[in-house]
Amino acid sequence: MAMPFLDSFGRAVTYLRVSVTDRCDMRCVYCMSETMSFLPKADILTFEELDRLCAAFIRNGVTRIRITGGEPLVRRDIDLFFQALGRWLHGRDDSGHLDELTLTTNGSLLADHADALARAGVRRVNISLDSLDPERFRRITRRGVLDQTLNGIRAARAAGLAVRINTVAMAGVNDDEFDTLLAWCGEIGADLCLIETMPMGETGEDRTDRYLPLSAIRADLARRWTLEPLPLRTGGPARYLHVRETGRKLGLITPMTHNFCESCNRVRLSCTGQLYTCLGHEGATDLRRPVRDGATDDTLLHLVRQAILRKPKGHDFVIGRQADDPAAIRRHMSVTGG
Ligand SMILES: Nc1nc2c(ncn2[C@@H]2O[C@H](COP(=O)(O)OP(=O)(O)OP(=O)(O)O)[C@@H](O)[C@H]2O)c(=O)[nH]1
Ligand SMILES: C[S@@+](CC[C@H](N)C(=O)[O-])C[C@H]1O[C@@H](n2cnc3c(N)ncnc32)[C@H](O)[C@@H]1O
Ligand code: SF4
Ligand code: SF4
Repeated sequence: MAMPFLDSFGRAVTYLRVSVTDRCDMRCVYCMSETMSFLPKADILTFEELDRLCAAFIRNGVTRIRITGGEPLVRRDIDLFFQALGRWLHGRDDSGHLDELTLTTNGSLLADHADALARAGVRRVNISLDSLDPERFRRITRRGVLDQTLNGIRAARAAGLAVRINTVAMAGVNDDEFDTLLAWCGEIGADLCLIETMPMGETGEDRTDRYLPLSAIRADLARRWTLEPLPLRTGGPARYLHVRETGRKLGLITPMTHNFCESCNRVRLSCTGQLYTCLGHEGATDLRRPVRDGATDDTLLHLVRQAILRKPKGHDFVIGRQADDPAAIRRHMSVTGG
């Protein structure tokens, strides 16, 4: 294997998040606007192009890939892409390997894909679900059908996939449901991860009023549940607690704090081939042009290494910053997949 990717702060980049589409069958209030316009197909990297870029990362020390979007499962032939990436899972190739291939999904189409994902080597999946109330679920996602996501979750469990439920915590929207969600996750054998809203892109909703610091939620939950801190680190932003009553994990993602930037191990590839080295910054390096112009692997690698050397130390998200503020992140979460 070639030299691993290192940034200028000495952080090794071993984790790649790949957004395979900007499209989605939902329009969650914190993520997209109701009238979101999507990219023309010609702008989107083909699976062959994505596969080539992923291979370059894997041959240089990336050992974990998370597929995301938009909604990754709305992209046609996505099962074949997982199958192709699955060849890198441990022990299957000497020039590099993946320890983990996984995805984040809204679950609506998961019932049709869970078996194929498991066959490709996926072992766990993060599924977004912000409410167990069908009406509320529809309001938050603006068009989602709760039963479809619940079917997807059941199918994932039946296919042997470990499930983590992602719930964005929103004041006045779902803050009365965390106990219910925690108990339900215990029943279905899933972990739960609560996420603070991040200010990214215009969604037509004011996130300032909805922002809920998780420190307060944790203190409240601790009155009814026995929460024990776990040393587990996935290299991701979640900090985990063991819930003694259910035997499952509760993750807390507090992106507005900087407490995981110093150990950040990740970069993001968008579906148009833009390499974002930090979720909280606009800067990106275009890899699509060189790929389409027939760049050699060495040229691509040089571009990636230069981009990673410019990886910022951390984000400067500020909740309440207006979208027209020059310092605001105008990119929607669906562009980089979170
Ligand atoms: N600020 C920040 N938020 C992130 C980062 N990575 C993921 N998130 C957020 O974490 C939430 C959950 O993302 P997931 O796609 O489930 O991935 P994850 O929590 O990184 O999962 P693991 O791979 O298990 O660590 C989403 O809201 C993401 O936007 C990051 O590097 N920085
Ligand atoms: C952008 S979605 C893409 C994958 C898939 N469509 C899904 O919803 O799981 C990835 C994760 O980002 C989270 N997310 C989206 N917008 C967010 C925001 N503004 N703040 C915090 N998390 C957000 C979603 O809840 C989801 O768990
Ligand atoms: S969070 Fe996921 S499901 Fe919701 S709109 Fe964004 S990409 Fe779609
Ligand atoms: S905000 Fe940037 S530096 Fe911090 S963890 Fe996320 S990607 Fe890494």
